This record gives sequence, structure tokens and C-alpha cells, in this order.
Amino acid sequence: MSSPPVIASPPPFPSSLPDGFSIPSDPSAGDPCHFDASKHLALSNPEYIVTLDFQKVPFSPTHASFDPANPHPRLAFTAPFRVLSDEGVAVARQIMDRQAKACPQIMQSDDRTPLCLRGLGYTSPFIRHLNEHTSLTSHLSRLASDPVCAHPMVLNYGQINVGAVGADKPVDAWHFDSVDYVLVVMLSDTREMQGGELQVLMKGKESAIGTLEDTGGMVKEEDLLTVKYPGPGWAIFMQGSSMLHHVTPVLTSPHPRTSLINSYTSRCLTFRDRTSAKVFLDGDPSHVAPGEYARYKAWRARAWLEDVVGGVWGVGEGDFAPKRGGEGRERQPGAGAGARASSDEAKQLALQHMRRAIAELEHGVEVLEGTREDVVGYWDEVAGVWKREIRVGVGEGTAGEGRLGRDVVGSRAVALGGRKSERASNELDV
Ligand SMILES: O=C(O)CCC(=O)C(=O)O
Ligand SMILES: [Fe+2]
Repeated sequence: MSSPPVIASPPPFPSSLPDGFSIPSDPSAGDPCHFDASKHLALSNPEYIVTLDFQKVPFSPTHASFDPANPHPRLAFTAPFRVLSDEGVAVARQIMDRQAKACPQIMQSDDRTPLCLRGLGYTSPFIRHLNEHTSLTSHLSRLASDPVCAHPMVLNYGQINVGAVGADKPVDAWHFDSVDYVLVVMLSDTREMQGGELQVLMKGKESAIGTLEDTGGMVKEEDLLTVKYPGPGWAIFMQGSSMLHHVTPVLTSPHPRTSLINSYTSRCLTFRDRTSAKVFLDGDPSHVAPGEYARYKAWRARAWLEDVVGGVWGVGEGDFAPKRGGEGRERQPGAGAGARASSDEAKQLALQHMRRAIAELEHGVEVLEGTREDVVGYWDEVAGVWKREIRVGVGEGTAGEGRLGRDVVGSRAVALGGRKSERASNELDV
């Protein structure tokens, strides 16, 4: 008897905001308007997607579906597609400018990413609702053939990367993301920009780091894919946890390069956990990151237990089968259907779910206690080496004070630069 996949419902938004993060009370510092999908989204389909084995496949929404019998996250990245309307871009840019002034504590910097804003999910309802809106998450789920939701670690909602013009450093060095998927929405016009290119290394996860090391970072053109955004509001969706990628320095441009990066996670818990927490624990405010990670792991564990509470005895949707799941919960058609399980099979299924819940929590506890290492690192493009630690520093426009309870620059554990990259080795394979 095969067990049906467990699909978690999106978690509710936290019931309170962490200290230091608030929605600005001064209307001129807060969101200029409410998020309105009909005005601010302009969703289109990408022409093609590239699969994890680097096959270009024309995208057809009618073929895109999640197969519960054979769940497999096959997306590497999509061709560019439209996400934000012109009005949506204008509002997002206004929020970025206002919050950089009103909430300087959300600006972060490290030696991998010179400047980014993190925490807009807490301080901007517009950014929060954009990240969570079901028309966007359904669209992204179709692109990935994987049911996704905004990543429960809210600091990852709507990170904004700022690439200064003429900087000799990459906007973001070669790395894997620490969350399953990212939606990168371009907020600036890159058509007159030289540099500032998002490049993907077309190599499997295992050989990608070796390729950087062997070539000293001078990767052959034929191994690279460079993303060309037709204009502001265009985006790509990528499984950044599986694809090595970077953003080249902005050489010339009439304005800095700004990109909005929303993080998403799979709701299908049959897949291994692709979130790597250490980098957030090191880089994000120390009074927020552990709680966010605990919330994420509790959400996963709860979904396994919810299935048990709903009645996971392996019977079909027959006479005695309880209605499983609550609101927003998806019962996959056919999942668990069929012949009644023997009593031993039913017991094994219940045990499997209970063990998975325990494993999720144990894994989370070990990461939080520091007995499990789940950081792989990033490529230091200046030194030409793969580094396992991010050295933090004070970025442009950041004074280093008032940083939400973080201590001093220089200690790894009290980083200023929250990151969502690195490679996860925290695998929980089924
Ligand atoms: O800014 C971009 O285009 C992508 C940046 C990125 O890869 C990241 O923030 O993880
Ligand atoms: Fe990334």
C-alpha cells in the first residue's frame, strides 16, 4: 500500500509582529495603497520552463499539473513572465524607498550581497498580501508542478536586492538558495544596464561547485544561462535551492538594479525539506530567526499529525472514511483510495506519519541547538574559493546601529546580513 502525499495547508500569518518590526504609523512612510490583485498583478505564462535536467519544455498551463502519485519538483527555472503591472511596480518601488528611510533596520549587508532589504513581509501589508495571494501562488504552483505557499519564515517575503552601479562586486555571488523556490521580480529597467545579469550555471547540483573550483569561477559561456528581463515587472521563478546562480556586478546603468525576491516552499511534504536554516540563524535578527524556523518546522510536523487526526488508516473514501483535512486542505483525488488496508498496513501508515512529525521536530531542534550543520556556503568571487561562512559587514546606507537586537559586526553568530542562500544538506528523504 503506498501512502498518499501529505499536502500541508498554508500556515496562518503570525499573530503578532516581532519586536522592531511594525507597520509605519505615519501614512507617508507606510504603504501608499492596499494590494489589489486586479490592479497590481499582470500574470502571464512563460514561453518555456527549463527542467532540472536542463531540458527546455514549452509551457502549457493545461499540461502543468501536480501528480500526487508521482510528485517530483521538476522545475529548474522558467523563462521570464510578467508578474507585476506597471502600477504594481510603481507601488513596490515606492514601498522600497519609503521603508529604506522609515525602517533602516530592515537593510542588511554581508560580503556576499552588498545591500538588501529584508522583513518587508512584516512592515508592509502590500508586500505580505502580494507574497500570499492565491492567484500568484496558484500560478507558481502550476509553473513548478508543485503546490507552493509563501515561505513560513516571513523575513523571506519580498527581499529587495539593491545592486549599486559601478560596484566591483557581484550583486549576489554564486550560491544556492536556502529556500525551495524564489520568484525574482525585476523592479528596475535592465534594458540599458550593462552587467547586473542573473546567470544560472547549467550543471547538476553535485558538479556545480566543482565546476567553479576547477575553473576558478571562470565558467565557460556554454555552461551559463543568462536571464534577459524584457522590462520592470517581469520575473523568473526558479528552484534556486537546486541551481547555482549569481548576479554579475552592475557596470553601467542609469540607476541601481533593484529586484524583489519572494520565497516559496513546497506544501508537498513527501519531498525532502529544502530549507536550510543556518544561514538565517546567522544572519537575521537573533530574536526573530529561531522563532521563524521553529514555526516552519512546527508547520511541517503539524501537517503530518493533521493527517493522523483526520484518520490515516489507509482506507479509500468509503463508508467509514472520515472527511480528512480542514479548510484549504487538499485531498488528492484517488489518494489513499482503493482496497482497504490490512490492519498492519494501516498501523504502518500511522507510524510513518507519526515518525515524520517527530523527525521534523527533531531536525528543527538539532539545527536550533547547533548540533546539526546545514550550511554549505557560497563562492567568494574575489578570493575564488567556496566559503562556508558569510562575513558580515555594514552596507551602504546602513549605520550599524539599531539593528534589531543583533550585537556587533564581526562575529558570525551576530551577522547583519540575513541570507537565504547556501546549499541545504538537511535532507529528510522519505
Ligand atoms: O537579484 C536577483 O536577480 C537574484 C538574487 C538571488 O539570487 C537571491 O537573492 O537569492
Ligand atoms: Fe538566489
